[in-house]
Amino acid sequence: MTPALRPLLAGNWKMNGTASALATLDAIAEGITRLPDVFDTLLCTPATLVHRAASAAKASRIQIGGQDCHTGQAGAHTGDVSADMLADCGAHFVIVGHSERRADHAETDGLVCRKAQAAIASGLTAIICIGETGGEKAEGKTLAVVERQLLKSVPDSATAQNVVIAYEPVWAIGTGLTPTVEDVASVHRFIRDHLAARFGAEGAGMRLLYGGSVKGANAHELMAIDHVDGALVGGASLKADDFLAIARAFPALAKA
Ligand SMILES: O=C[C@H](O)COP(=O)(O)O
Repeated sequence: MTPALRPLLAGNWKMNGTASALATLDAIAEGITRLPDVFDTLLCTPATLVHRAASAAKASRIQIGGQDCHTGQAGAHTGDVSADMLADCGAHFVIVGHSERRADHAETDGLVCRKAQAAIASGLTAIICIGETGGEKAEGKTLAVVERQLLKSVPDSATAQNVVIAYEPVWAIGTGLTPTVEDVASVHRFIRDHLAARFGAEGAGMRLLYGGSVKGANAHELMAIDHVDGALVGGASLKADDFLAIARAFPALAKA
């Protein structure tokens, strides 16, 4: 954890949740009030829930985000959701370039970059996801993949306020597997150095999240790593108890 940066605990509900999931949001919001206000908490809900979730979270410490946006703000794109629409519903963040979208919808680095630009233009903070596949890791290509994704997916307009980077090794997502502490440390240091070289102080101030099988049991160890400024949590964000178990690791780390 980089002490100077306010940590961000982000949940990604993926394609899970109907109206009844708002009870989970309420329980998380209630649990977060019991923890010191030294970190940010975000839930990225399905687009169908963003408006209700943002209303429900209004008086709480929870912020709401989307999981994807179009590169444009309006037009003939059946089924798509724009960053303007998410902002209008009360979102403050949007995930772009998640590996599931890169795989399921053949999203390229260039497309992810344009989505991030659209998010920024709408006043949202773009959480840009990067990370290598298991095959790429086995071939020793992790840093090369991460560097390419950073170069091509992060727009020149990125600042410490409008962009967050999430390093999510694809092979660690939903598998219960995590990289070693040394591997996370080395990739996050690489990302920090790259961003600082390209963006100066803005790059030094961008929050870097780790994602991939983060649980209550490993949160403390993972979040204690240098240049890990928070987490992007999938499965464990769907149950309030599981998410709050991760949240409880944050106050100590924020003060470290
Ligand atoms: O966006 C979240 C990540 O894909 C991590 O998912 P996971 O915590 O279920 O491994």
